[in-house]
Amino acid sequence: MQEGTLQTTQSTAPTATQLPQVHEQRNDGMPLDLDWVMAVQANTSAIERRAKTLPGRRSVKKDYQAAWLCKAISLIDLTTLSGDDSAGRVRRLCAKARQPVRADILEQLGMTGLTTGAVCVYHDMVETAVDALQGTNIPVAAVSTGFPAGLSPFHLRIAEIGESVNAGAAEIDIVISRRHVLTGNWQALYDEMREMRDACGDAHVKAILATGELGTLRNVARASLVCMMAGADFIKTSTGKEPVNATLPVTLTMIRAIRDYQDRTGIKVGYKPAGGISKAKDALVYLSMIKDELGDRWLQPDLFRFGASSLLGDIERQLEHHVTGAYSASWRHAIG
Ligand SMILES: O=C[C@H](O)COP(=O)(O)O
Repeated sequence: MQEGTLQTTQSTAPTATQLPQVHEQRNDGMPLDLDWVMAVQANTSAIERRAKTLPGRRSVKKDYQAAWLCKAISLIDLTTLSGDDSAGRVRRLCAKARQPVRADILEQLGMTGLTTGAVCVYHDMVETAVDALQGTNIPVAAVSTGFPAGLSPFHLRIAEIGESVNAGAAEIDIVISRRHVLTGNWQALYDEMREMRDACGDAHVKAILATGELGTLRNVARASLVCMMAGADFIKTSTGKEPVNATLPVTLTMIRAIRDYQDRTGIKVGYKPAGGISKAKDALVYLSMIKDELGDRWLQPDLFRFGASSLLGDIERQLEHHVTGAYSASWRHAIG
């Protein structure tokens, strides 16, 4: 293997049962430290320059690529968030989460027990998804708090979290009030996040920053930090509904905030890029960036997820090509 490639510890794809089952201490947060927040800067041109070099820096081939693509699958929050979602579509999505790749392809890869990291749906679909995933360890994530704009009355946003937890959601993806970031009202953002985290109870909370609506990378960095101080288990880029969703510069900014938070507190917070990640090759760039900036520990589902509705289809297509040498039409890899 050439130097500078993504490496696995094995020459073939690791099986899901070989993945370490580790559980990090949960992020309980800390008091809002405004001095720290205001000291945070983001050098936009340096971040953008570095982000531009990332796609060409590393490449993985053959078995290594297949192993990394299987890893990517295990990190997907397989998502449907459409106005026309139905119980049937959600059941099909859950069947795909249980068996993300055709059995004969997995057999040829020597891979067993592979599932997606979670299934992510609107509140109304939580019970259907929980039912369809019975007998697995695949958690159901619910988008919440007036997703995607987050502008419904605050007490209703908090109540929505409780409803989804009661319906069986183990993970709650909340949306923050962008205006608190845009007006620099860090105390309001902290208080809102804290209350939402408390409403989640034992369910883990992902804070969606909607970075495409935050104006600057400095705002992204500060909002990331404030949400972590308020107890976010994950910080997530986007709802998938903003005009600009997950990007590499935003990812660099957010994962460096995660690294700083760990340096200062010893606590690891997860990262979820979401929206517009639909190609296997893009997923590999994200994984390589996480490996470089945060290290291998973050390449586990308790600390990293892709929020994606169609990425799995392209990965399955690449894996089929790896095994058979032929590309199939993308319509053969429908998700929901
Ligand atoms: O959180 C997940 C996103 O809504 C999915 O976005 P996508 O449909 O662009 O993959």
